[in-house]
Amino acid sequence: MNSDLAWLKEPVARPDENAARLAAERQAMLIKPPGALGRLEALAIRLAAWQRTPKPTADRVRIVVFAGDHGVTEEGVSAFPQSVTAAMVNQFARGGAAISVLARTLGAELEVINLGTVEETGSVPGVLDLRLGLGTANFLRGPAMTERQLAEALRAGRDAAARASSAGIRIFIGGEMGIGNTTAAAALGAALLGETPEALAGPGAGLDTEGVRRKAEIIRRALDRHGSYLADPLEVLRRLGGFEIAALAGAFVTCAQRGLPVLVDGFICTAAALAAERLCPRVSGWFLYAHASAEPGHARMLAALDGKPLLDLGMRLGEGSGAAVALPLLRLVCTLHAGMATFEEAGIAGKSS
Ligand SMILES: Cc1cc2ncn([C@H]3O[C@H](COP(=O)(O)O)[C@@H](O)[C@H]3O)c2cc1C
Ligand SMILES: O=C(O)c1cccnc1
Repeated sequence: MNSDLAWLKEPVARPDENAARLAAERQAMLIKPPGALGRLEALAIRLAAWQRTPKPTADRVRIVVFAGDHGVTEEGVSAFPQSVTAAMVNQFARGGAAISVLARTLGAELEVINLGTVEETGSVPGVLDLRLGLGTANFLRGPAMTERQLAEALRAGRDAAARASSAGIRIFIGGEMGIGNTTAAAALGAALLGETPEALAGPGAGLDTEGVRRKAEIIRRALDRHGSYLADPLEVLRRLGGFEIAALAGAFVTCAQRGLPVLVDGFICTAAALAAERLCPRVSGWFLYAHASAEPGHARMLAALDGKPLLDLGMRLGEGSGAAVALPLLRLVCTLHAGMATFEEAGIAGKSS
């Protein structure tokens, strides 16, 4: 492995089992029938282990949206033109995008990083410009990224996660913007899972049935073209991924190495989570899956990660929006866990037997 990438092999943090035990003991003492809060109870215990405290919180949250364009859009794989990527980056900063509204409403920090749009966003205040090129290359013709671009995209993610961890952030949310990136994510998923392109390709931002069929065909040709190189997950990411997907994978690995829990968004973020797990086994022990995307291939990737989404709202937006929508649930998990009275405090008789 290239020495620039050695950090990918650093050890994954271990959750604090003692904090988990204390949180489980507290859950058993709260004034409710044991188990009556269902999955919320296990979530409180997991958050306790991750945050190394019997009373976890979900107050300080940072959403980092990575953006990049995709050369494969020239194959007609998206219902929208490539120029939408840069236009949306502007909107993230100006406050009009879904994720901007969600971040504002939730009091979450929003960081926007442009890793390579075809169109300029350099003058937009609030967007970190780290462009590695004018989008990736069309992966039907060659690798999407050079080795250097892959290393820099992974590192951009690593640095963003390290900044969040150093700033005392308690939960990390990754988001993405990149017209064509459901094609890249589906190709990644197919290559990493050994699934057919048809099982992973879906409408994305709005393809019709014929469009989905063509998208699967493009992915099939790409898998054939890159062939045996796809046995190596790093090569899968370099050949089929995107700048924003690689950055997400890098961020997720770093979060796990630093002990910062990740609330994973939909289809594209889950593809990045799967790539992260293949690059650095066991990082997924730090991931929670926010929602079941309407993109049909999502379920297969979740199954491979043994992930059970918190919500199922038919969302298919990306940007980190599904994770943001799930955040209030985690906040309620924490406030219930910390704020409810125990049987002893309330003077209520506990379970008889
Ligand atoms: C206006 C608009 C805003 C978006 N925000 C996220 N996406 C989402 O759609 C894109 C992926 O879909 P596909 O692979 O089909 O192009 C990504 O940018 C994703 O974040 C958007 C898409 C559009 C059109
Ligand atoms: O679930 C997602 O992340 C998604 C689905 C469709 C389009 N963009 C994003």
